[in-house]
Amino acid sequence: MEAPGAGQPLVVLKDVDKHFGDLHVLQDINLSVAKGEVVVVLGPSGSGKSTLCRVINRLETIGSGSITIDGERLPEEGSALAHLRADVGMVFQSFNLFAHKTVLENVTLGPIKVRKVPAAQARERGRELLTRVGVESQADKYPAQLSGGQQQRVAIARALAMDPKVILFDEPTSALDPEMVNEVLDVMVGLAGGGMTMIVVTHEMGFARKAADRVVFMADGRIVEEGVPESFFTAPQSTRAQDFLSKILTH
Ligand SMILES: Nc1ncnc2c1ncn2[C@@H]1O[C@H](COP(=O)(O)OP(=O)(O)OP(=O)(O)O)[C@@H](O)[C@H]1O
Repeated sequence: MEAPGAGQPLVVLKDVDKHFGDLHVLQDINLSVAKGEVVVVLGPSGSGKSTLCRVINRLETIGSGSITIDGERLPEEGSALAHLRADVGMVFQSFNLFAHKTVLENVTLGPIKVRKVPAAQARERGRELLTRVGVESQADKYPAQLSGGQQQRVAIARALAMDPKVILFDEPTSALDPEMVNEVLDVMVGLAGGGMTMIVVTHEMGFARKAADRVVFMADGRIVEEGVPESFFTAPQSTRAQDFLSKILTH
């Protein structure tokens, strides 16, 4: 299904640079993600993939360059930042649910506080989203009572509840037991098929092949190569990508 405005640039990074002390963690990043596009970011450990997600959500500042979301430049701080951040959902490796809130409260808190949605309406929508990700029966439990796969699906419902323009996923299945990985990936494949704009850092090559419109390969803080999954996986152009794929695709 094509979302309205599909194909228009939504997340645009121009000449983005960032250092952590002496470490040049992002170098000359130029990336434009279109509405409805699913971009999978691959690369060796330490190549800057998480940092890329974190600067898009302003969890980290950039040194130079610019980042725009739907044409709006990311503000430094204040209510404008809270507003813009609400448009950029984030799903973390470690779920990051509110431990002392129920599952339903986790999903309704943002819409009520940030989007000013009336509580009853937020709860109704929250239950719909929990149904969509298959955890509606857990609505009144606390996160610690759920499996990792269930918690991550709640985290996805929580992100969706804000009606974000884009969702960033930072290794969403890396902390899960193997048998729970697919239940989360299935939800993500469904979102991708439904037209959600997604930037996904993952080591799940099956997901990349199945759901990505484009693969972006990073090494040493740079985008070294990008392309459609079929060509990236079968005929990577750079030696860095060839090395990376030969290491991970041999088993
Ligand atoms: N807050 C920080 N302060 C200092 N260095 C950091 C910080 N966050 C990340 N780094 C360093 O920046 C580099 C890139 O880290 P990043 O987490 O973005 O890589 P990554 O590609 O996501 O790696 P992984 O696949 O292992 O998660 C690493 O060398 C990391 O140690």
